[in-house]
Amino acid sequence: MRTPIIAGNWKMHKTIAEAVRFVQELKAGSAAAGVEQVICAPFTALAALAEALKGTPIALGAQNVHFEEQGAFTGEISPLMLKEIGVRYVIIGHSERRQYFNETDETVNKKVLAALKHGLKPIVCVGESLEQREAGETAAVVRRQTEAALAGVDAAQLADVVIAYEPIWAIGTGKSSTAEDANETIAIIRGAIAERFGQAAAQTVRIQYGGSVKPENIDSFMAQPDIDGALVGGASLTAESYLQLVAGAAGQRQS
Ligand SMILES: O=C[C@H](O)COP(=O)(O)O
Repeated sequence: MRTPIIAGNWKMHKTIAEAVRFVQELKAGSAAAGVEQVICAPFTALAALAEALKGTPIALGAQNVHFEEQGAFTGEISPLMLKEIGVRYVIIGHSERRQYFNETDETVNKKVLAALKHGLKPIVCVGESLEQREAGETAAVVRRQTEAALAGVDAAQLADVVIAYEPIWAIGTGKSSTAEDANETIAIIRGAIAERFGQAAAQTVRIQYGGSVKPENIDSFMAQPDIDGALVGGASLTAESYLQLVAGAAGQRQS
């Protein structure tokens, strides 16, 4: 059975002080068992969070990484730098990075390979735009993005990869996909992984849904057979809501 994974993506939110306060509030709440938990914070808050999260079940994640170890890449952060801080996960290819920062299937793949090489677990984002969805291209888009992201990844490395299916039209809009639709697309992604790595390996890969997930709807997504957790933006920003998401994910899996 795949362990569900709830990852908060704070995007460009929270100063260091705010990030540390979040963890203090989190510690006052109770953490649910049986769910892997991650918080992907801005680069500036990572070092302080590495310290603050000690003794909690939450793993630290970043939101981007460069594919080179070092060099003349002004403004970029390398996998070695993230590892040194204690980062374990890194979001790669989020649609906001594809849309606003020229991230391509090719750079996503380079970043995935670099992350795995340095012991970071990539959370690889795939998902279609509204235009692509309305043109009936959802399956082709997510298959292409998945295959491209995983080019050159070997079977052993696949165990460290998490995929996040995020339909772009559902991000931050309050319009989530229906759980059934999300499950159907995630099954297509799993099928693409199976074609490349075999059915057994594909069944072990965790695939999250992301896009307007909240404490009120997490149950419906977690009840789907192919959905293994969520990548959550807005609703991960308060400790109360984050804890509710984790508890929701745990409740469904325990029932
Ligand atoms: O990475 C998270 C996703 O972009 C979803 O964001 P959201 O939960 O605010 O819709």
